[in-house]
Amino acid sequence: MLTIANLIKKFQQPGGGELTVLDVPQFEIANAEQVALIGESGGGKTTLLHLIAGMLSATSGSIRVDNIELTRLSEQGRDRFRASAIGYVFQTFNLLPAFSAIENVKLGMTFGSGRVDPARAMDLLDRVGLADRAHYRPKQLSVGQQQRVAIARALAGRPKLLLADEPTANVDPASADSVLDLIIDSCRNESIALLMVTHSMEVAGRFSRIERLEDINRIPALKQV
Ligand SMILES: Nc1ncnc2c1ncn2[C@@H]1O[C@H](COP(=O)(O)OP(=O)(O)OP(=O)(O)O)[C@@H](O)[C@H]1O
Repeated sequence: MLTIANLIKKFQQPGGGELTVLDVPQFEIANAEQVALIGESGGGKTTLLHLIAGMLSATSGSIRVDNIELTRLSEQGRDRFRASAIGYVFQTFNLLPAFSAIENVKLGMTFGSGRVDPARAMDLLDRVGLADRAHYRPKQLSVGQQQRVAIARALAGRPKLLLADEPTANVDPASADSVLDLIIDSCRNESIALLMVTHSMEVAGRFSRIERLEDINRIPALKQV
């Protein structure tokens, strides 16, 4: 499902020069596999997720998702690929404030196939326990509820791979468990591969495969040059 080889990511530094953040010789995720990614702050976990989602371009190397070589695509091509194959759950949810819960979920569909399926949108909201909040705007929902809408939106386009960047970091502990269950169970039921960044060993403990970025990245967080 995901195959990374000899991936290098450098950033231009604000003060000039370049910073090499990632040098990943090899990293793979199988179809429907669930992986927790842990590692030191500033190590490059979010950068790796952004590269896999095609939100950033690699400096060199190969990233294949679902047999598509992302590094050969233009920015527009990567946007189209992301819409069709990737779901992304952010730490800060990224819901559109002017749209209701159901409209936010439908947006997840327009990004993908372009076809809106209102019945599936409502079914997804029902699955995340928010059918009765379909017409509420994000600010009228609790933080845990907002994250559940964001999960429904990420699943709306029927992705092959769900990327989740600390999805429970801003959610209270009681909601965190239900948010986590929802992501893990939804991916299992729909055979979606899952890569979740977390700082919590409790969250990572829910996964049968845990990867430390330090073990796959040759550039240590504190020595990025
Ligand atoms: N657009 C950018 N331009 C320059 N440097 C960047 C950019 N984005 C990230 N970096 C640098 O890349 C490194 C990795 O950042 P990243 O956000 O991927 O780390 P992380 O492992 O997700 O950290 P955390 O666990 O604290 O969220 C940091 O040193 C950061 O300053």
